[in-house]
Amino acid sequence: MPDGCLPPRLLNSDPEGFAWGVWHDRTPRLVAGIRDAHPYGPEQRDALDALLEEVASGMMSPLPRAAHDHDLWAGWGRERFGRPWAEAPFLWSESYFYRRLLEAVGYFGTGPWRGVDPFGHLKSAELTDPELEADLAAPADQEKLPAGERGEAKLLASLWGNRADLGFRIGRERNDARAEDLVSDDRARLWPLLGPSARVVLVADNAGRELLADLVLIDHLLEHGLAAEVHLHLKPQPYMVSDATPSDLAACVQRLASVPGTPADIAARLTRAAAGTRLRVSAHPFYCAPQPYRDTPADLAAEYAASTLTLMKGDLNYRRLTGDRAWPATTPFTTAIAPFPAPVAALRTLKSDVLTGVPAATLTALDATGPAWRTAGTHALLQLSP
Ligand SMILES: O=P(O)(O)OC[C@H]1O[C@](O)(CO)[C@@H](O)[C@@H]1O
Repeated sequence: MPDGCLPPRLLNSDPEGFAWGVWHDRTPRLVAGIRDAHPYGPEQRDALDALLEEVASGMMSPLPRAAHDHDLWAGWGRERFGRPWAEAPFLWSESYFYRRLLEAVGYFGTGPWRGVDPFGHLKSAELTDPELEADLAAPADQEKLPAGERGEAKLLASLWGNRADLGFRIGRERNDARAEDLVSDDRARLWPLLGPSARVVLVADNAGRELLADLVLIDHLLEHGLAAEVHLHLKPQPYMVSDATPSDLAACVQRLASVPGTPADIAARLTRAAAGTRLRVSAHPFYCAPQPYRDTPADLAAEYAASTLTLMKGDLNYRRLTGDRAWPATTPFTTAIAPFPAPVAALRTLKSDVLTGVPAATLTALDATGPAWRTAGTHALLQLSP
């Protein structure tokens, strides 16, 4: 679909929109939490306060001249800098906020906070949370299922693992009690794509629980003749609170390895696979860029094109696939996403406004329950294109 025919982008300025709560409620809480959790000096504290103030009521300013990626963002932000945050598209400005947050805490600087993940305390708390024991026990339970059901169980665990998102939990209680509903489900079309020579890309989303379930799924694909190789794509730097970086992958594999039995066996197999060519890990800079997949750079597009299937995890990837635009929710997923060079499946729990590919009858029934189902993470989808 040509650019001019696309529906409008979702903006920060809509008081009814999901973005409104992100900027007015979640962001101040997030920044306060980061301030409280670190022995930052006045420089980092002042910079965090200034960022919050700018976001709340000010004009968007560019990165400092000395930033390594100043020029890159200056190009991307040409039409945005000097204008109010409130007027910006949600997708673009949220990405830029996380880049600015790293700047504020000196992540790329030359001081003591260089390379220190400002969300690290949340991620490590999740890996040591006693509640994680149940997730670590799941792989052994899944192995007890009939052979034909194991893959399905692991795919669903990876999909629902997306609900366990640290940023999303800020300001909310976890609510595991709600029924787990798939509003759109292409699972039956996904499995036939896989096989002994398949090359699968898994674009990860969150560290901790979700990544753990993703790793169990990857191990299953490699061990059961469903993929010859899996390419695991991670974020190159801390992003959107809990998004998985290579350090988070290392921590997750170590956590698996610390539990004797099935989890430790999975960790050992994945470590061996990564040492060879069957599991490849990468962290392309585009994964922290403010653009939709419509603007995928050529090298990454070539990787997708060379794969049998790309699994895109999570809400943010869904927003980037669909351009974070106001699509009527019945629009077919394939129509809404940018032309993608090979089969792609979105595995997402619904945590923001954009939505496509939902049958009209499902929409009517769920909308009758109120608007929360669209953004509360209680519902999910698995959509495949083409
Ligand atoms: O981790 P996920 O599934 O991408 O979800 C994170 C969601 O939370 C938010 O960060 C909330 O702002 C959204 O941008 C994003 O859609």
